[in-house]
Amino acid sequence: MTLQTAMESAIKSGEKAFVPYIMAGDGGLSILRETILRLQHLGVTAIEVGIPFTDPVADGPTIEKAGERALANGVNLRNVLAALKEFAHEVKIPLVAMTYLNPILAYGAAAFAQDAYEAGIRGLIVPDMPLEESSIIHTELSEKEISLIQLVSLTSPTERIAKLAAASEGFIYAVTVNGITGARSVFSNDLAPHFANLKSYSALPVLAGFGISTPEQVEAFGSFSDGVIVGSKIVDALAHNDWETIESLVKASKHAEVN
Ligand SMILES: O=P(O)(O)OC[C@@H](O)[C@@H](O)c1c[nH]c2ccccc12
Repeated sequence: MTLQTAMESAIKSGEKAFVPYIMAGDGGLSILRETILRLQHLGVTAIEVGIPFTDPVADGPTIEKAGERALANGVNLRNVLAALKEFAHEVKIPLVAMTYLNPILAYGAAAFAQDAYEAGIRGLIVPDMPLEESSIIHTELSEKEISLIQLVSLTSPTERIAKLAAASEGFIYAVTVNGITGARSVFSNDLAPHFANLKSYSALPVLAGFGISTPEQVEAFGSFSDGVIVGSKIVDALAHNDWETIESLVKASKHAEVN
């Protein structure tokens, strides 16, 4: 099943998509299986798996620190993919890898696509790779049906939005704030028209991400998007073994008003 199909069937069943982001190797790679299976059991649509990186330019303090802890545990792209592969047969939902470009190029695009596929990766986010450069890895990804997801920012001019929306695969990642990842309490109040505009450029699901950290925000964003991605709040809750918080966020996506 492709990422787009999985997202669409989750949304069609009358719910909004909910995609938690986790930092692979925060707490050690040995807990990765349990974390992923437990999130799957809660009913999440997909899981964004972050690969720790030494220079995470898009990341705010919560994710940056989780990355540092994972790096201190000796975690890298290769051992994350190897760890995922061991229990891939138990994972029924798509995984989306979030990694910067350098580790992929060092791995080799074809070898990466092969190993990522075997690890259950069906989508990829590469925040430091502009659309214009995606040909360096796109063919290899397509051969394995790994969707390359594009991020659309609030400040993208109309022409750029149209281009990114047309090129995106799996879903469109609509970044809801200007700046880096991390929980926020205030959002711009003209996000609804921005999302409506995005939907007009593509038939793909549009997911909102960046800054979302409460059940109320999950519901609010669900009212004008196809679902949400929650990173920093999940990373923080996992670090404190606070599954109650995680459950309340997932539940909110099931209440979100369906448009
Ligand atoms: O942490 P937040 O504010 O909830 O935002 C999601 C985000 O963490 C996750 O999708 C992500 C983590 N690192 C990234 C880098 C680029 C784009 C997206 C991401």
